[in-house]
Amino acid sequence: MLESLDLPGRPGDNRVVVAMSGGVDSSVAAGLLKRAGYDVVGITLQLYDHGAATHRKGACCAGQDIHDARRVAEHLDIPHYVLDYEDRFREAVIDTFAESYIAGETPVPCVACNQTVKFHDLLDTARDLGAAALATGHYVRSRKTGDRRSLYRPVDDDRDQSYFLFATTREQLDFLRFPLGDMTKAETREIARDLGLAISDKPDSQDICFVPSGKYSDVIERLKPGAAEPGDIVHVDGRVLGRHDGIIHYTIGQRRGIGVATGEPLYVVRLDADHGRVVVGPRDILATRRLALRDVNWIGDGTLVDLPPQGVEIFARVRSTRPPKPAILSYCDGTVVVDLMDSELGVAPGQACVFYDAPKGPARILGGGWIDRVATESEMAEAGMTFVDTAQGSLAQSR
Ligand SMILES: Nc1ncnc2c1ncn2[C@@H]1O[C@H](COP(=O)(O)OP(=O)(O)OP(=O)(O)O)[C@@H](O)[C@H]1O
Repeated sequence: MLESLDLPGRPGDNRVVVAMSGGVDSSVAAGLLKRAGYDVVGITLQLYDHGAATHRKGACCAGQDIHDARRVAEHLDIPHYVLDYEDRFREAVIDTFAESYIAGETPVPCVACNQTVKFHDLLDTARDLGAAALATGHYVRSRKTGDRRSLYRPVDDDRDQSYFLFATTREQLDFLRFPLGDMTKAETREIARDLGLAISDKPDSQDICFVPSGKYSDVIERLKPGAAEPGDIVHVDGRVLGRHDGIIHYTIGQRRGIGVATGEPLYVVRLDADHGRVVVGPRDILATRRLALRDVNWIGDGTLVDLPPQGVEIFARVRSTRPPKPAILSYCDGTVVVDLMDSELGVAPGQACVFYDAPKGPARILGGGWIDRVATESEMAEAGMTFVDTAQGSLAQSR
């Protein structure tokens, strides 16, 4: 069941640190590796305290997870350490999330957490402990191609976490292992029962761990009091339709709860943080065709600079819940642009755009970047198909 970790020597010669959240997935990852004979060490990061994050007294779910991880480690008879990463997590993940929301973006904090906390700090700790690899319970696969490892979507499409791992570097990939990539969640739970783990029926974790209620704006208001400033709700045609109590209460593509009544169905099409405005319009205004990305990570063959000037065909995923869709990726004068073959509705700056080499199945992840600016079909038509509003506006004109 467990894919070879592809480490030199016998399993017992290799120490593998497992990032243990206290959930089913990472507990099973630890159990499988222990059963295969590896020298397994479990580490749980204390990332946040629900009491502190939400100002609710005595609601420390993180404490329960740590307790669960400890019990699993005891049951598996492996050493287990709990490391306090609260300050690091607050600064690198929660604060950045709040600031991004206040700037009118729709951030993806799980990517930042993987990059800064799990695959950076924890990975360094694993190396310090003499480990040959760091394993997690993410549903994603990595395979060796040549002398490097590449990242692929997992067997279980419903659990695919590749979108959140696009920023993983080649060096990190070489050290990481994902023992669950070849399994379905149902199989994982079955193994958990087989291993006798007390958490085998524990419910799946929340969407974003530090937003237990799912209400992002509540967390942001508590972290950054006064961040929610009232402003105008403006139609794309310029009409002021009403007032809102802070752009953090809105997301691009939102239809319900906008708070203005007109004859036509209206959607949030832009969050203008500079002027404190929520811009609304009809659904077709949301159709996005071109994206400019920042902080792009490329883990396909070659380098970004080597891409042909006319670009390459990829499959782009513009939101974690959307499937990869055909697109052209091009690189010119330091700017990475993705042209979607078919428009996508409601693409939001701050989300990730992740590149795949196939639309489904065990596709390889070629990299991805953060969506910096978007151009809708109507904006492109108005601008004569040029992407005029980017930092490098000349890019589109020169294509
Ligand atoms: N607090 C933590 N300490 C150590 N590792 C963690 C922690 N939280 C998450 N991880 C690691 O990151 C992986 C993905 O985290 P995510 O929050 O997506 O959990 P998940 O898919 O629900 O997995 P699990 O069932 O293990 O909680 C986990 O499987 C685990 O290896």
